[in-house]
This record gives sequence, C-alpha cells and structure tokens, in this order.
Amino acid sequence: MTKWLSISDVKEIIAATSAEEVTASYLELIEKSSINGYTCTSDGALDTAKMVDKGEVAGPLAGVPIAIKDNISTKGLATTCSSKILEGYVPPYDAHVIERLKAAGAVIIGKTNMDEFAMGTSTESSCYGVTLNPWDHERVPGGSSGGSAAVVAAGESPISLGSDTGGSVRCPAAFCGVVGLKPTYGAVSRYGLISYANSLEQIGPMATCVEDIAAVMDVIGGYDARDSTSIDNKIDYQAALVDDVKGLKIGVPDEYFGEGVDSSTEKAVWDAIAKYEEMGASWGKVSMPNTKYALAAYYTIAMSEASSNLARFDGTRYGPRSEGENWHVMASRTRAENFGKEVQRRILLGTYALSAGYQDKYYLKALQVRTLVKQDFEKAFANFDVLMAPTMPLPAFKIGEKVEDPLSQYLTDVNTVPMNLAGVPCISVPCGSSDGLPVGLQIIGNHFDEATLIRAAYSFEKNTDHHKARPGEVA
Ligand SMILES: NC(=O)C[C@H](N)C(=O)O
Repeated sequence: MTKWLSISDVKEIIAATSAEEVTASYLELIEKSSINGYTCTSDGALDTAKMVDKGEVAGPLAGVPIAIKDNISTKGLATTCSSKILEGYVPPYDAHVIERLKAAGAVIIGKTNMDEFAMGTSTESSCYGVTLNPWDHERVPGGSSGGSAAVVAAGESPISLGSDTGGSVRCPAAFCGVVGLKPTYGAVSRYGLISYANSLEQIGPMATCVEDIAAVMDVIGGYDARDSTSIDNKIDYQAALVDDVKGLKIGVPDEYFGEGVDSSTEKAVWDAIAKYEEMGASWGKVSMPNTKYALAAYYTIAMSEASSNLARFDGTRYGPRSEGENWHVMASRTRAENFGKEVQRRILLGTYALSAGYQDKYYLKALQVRTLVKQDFEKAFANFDVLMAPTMPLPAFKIGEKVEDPLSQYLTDVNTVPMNLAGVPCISVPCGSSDGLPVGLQIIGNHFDEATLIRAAYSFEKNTDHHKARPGEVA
C-alpha cells in the first residue's frame, strides 16, 4: 500500500482488498513511526473495519481511517488533552463529530498528540513529549493540533481532526504541508470537545487535499442541539469543489505582511496570488487597521475563558489525585502537580484578567477590541469575496527555540487569531516552500461562506502541484 492516500485512494484499495487490510497496514505504519504523532491507537479500529467488510457498517467514509485530536471525546478510548491531569480518563460518551464519523463508517484509528489543553503553537507542551515535524525532525510540527497534522503529512492517516482556537488547525497544517480548515464558528458542534476557550474554538479537518476536507465537513458539519452555539445553516461542501475562480475578488490585507514575516514565505504567498490572477481572479489591497490589537485581545480572552473552563480539573472527578488534609489542599496540590507550566501560566493570567478591579481594564477591553476586529472583516467582505495572507509568518521553527520565551511563541499566531475573534472560516493550503519547509496560504471567507473558500482552495490545487510535495524520508 502506498503512503499519503486520499479518501478515494483508500476506497479503491478497500474495494480491491478489504477495509481490514487497510486499517491493519495503517496500524503497522503507526507502530513503526518515529514522529510521536499518536497518543494511542484504538483497539476497536480493526473490529470496525471488519464490520465494514461484512457490510454491517456503511456510509460515505466506510472503512476510511481517521486520526482524532486528543481533546475530542471518544467513548472507550482515552482522551487526555495531552495533560497529566487527565491521565487514565476514558470518556463514557462520544463527541458529536465522533458520532457522525462512526455513522458515516469511518474507522477511528487513534488519538493524536497536542499542546496540553491546546495551549501552544508547537506541541511542545504535551505531557507525551513533542511530535516531530515529518519534514525535519529537529523542528516542531506546529500546534496545538501538531499530531493531527504530522500524522497526515507522514502518511500515517489519510485524514484527521484538530481543533482551532487561535490557529491550532491552520498553523500545524502550514508547518507540515497539509490542508487544514477552521470552519465558521457554529458550523461544527463542539459537543464533546474539551473546552479551552469556547467562544473561539471550532473542530476542523486536516487532509492531503481539499476534496477530502469537503468530504469530512459534509459528515461533521451541521446543527446539533447539544451545543448552544451550533447554527442551523447546512452547507453542501462537496458541491463547492469547482475548478473556477473567474471573477473572484481577492482582498490582500497589508497588515498580514508586516514586520517579522519571512521573505520566502511572503514570496510564496504573492506567487499564489499571481497564480489566482492568471486563473481569472482579481486582487486588491484592503486595510484591516485593528489587526495589530488582535493578538493581545485573543490571549486575554482565551486565557480568561481557560481559567474558568479548567477549574473543573481538581482531582475530584477525573484523573490523578494528590493527597491533602482537606479538599482545598488536595485540589491545589493536584492542580500544581499535574498541570504543566504553560497551562498554569495561562490559568494565572486569565484569573488575573478576570479579577475584580482588573476586569474592565483587561477582559472588557479585549471584548471591545474583538468587536473592532469583527468590523474590519465586515468592511473587507463588503468589497471582496475572500482574503489571502500567509497562514504563519515563518516556517516551522526548531524544537526548543521558543520554549523559554512564551511571548515569542504567542507572536507567531498574529495571522491566525483574528479569524477566531471574528468567527469567520479560513483554510490553509500548501503554496510553496521556504528553505525546504512548507509554506501555507491562508484563504479567509465570510461567515458561512465555506463554499467560496473550498472553491478557491480546490481551484488552486487543480492548477498547481504544491499539495503534492511530500516530506522525504528523514532519518
Ligand atoms: N489553541 C490554539 O488555537 C493555539 C494558540 N496558539 C493558543 O495557544 O491559544
């Protein structure tokens, strides 16, 4: 079996052999892997595949393996958010997206490594250790869904799910040279996604091609009453797979090409925009003046929400418990001993931002900035169909390079956090390289206009070869 299969390749191989053989060969690849992309594999994967072969399970993804980020609840399969505090936690229920995938016949092959509680841009804060970037084992795969991107880039799963709070799907997709979509806020149910910052995050797919992104979205997208922010706005993702961008109006925001953007990254993105022009689209500059405040607002809001969401991990209900003479001592010891450094930093900063006397100064200010950022997008979409920018300002950095200086790591999120503040959809597609490392083109759309995003991304793929680049075998 060849590596780096698309969903249609997998289906062809299943037809010629069996779903069981396909699943078994992926499990074998995972077993031999040297990138530390998975936190565990699923014991039930082969059973599901056998059921597909017997015709007991059918659906659009019948027999197709999918890797799942470790913060998405999977019934009977450990879900730890790559944190010691959830060691041994096995959810008694499936997240909405998992229910949908199972009903579509997909084979949940395993859980993927991530930054602890999705807090990071490198997967280095995982309690399981970093995942290696398949393009260069000395570099990070991006984060926080680093495992989900790396296993697709390494050919260890055809597709995967990540979650994106401030770039967590798009950043690793860009760093690993795969496609990653963050849907409109409310397009995919968050039921069963362990919350980090719930007003910002969405579950999104990763794959080697746009076609597969659309196929997964058709399964996981749509309304779910169990998530109060789910919106009933059904999109036909696969119908948007049309190779035609004639007349498409592209806005290019200057603010996304600012200080610190790597020159080869910038060139790859401009080359992509020139390609769109050649394909019949037009482009113009657009100003998004509040972009410069987005990063500070994002981190204030994300940390505030995290400090509240993570209060539930206190040793009472799940995970390990430290000894203590009363509940308070037990809970604080459990938290101090089992949350990692980055998570503790964010809980402290978030608690501070929400505390009496500071709330107006930080949290409420950040919410006001959030409104301004949203207005920038509204104005831009009055004149343009999509916006384009580099997903990340630089290619994958070295493991350890930004560990001691968390601010320098936060700064790498400049181009991805505004979309989470605004709730708009965006996709990262491979568009070239910088020093042999993949570069991602970020295409941003208006609320619930995933169809235009998919059409733009698909057309690019049909007219270029960037998405076919694969990491060499790195020793
Ligand atoms: N979760 C994310 O989307 C990643 C972002 N870098 C953060 O740490 O918040």
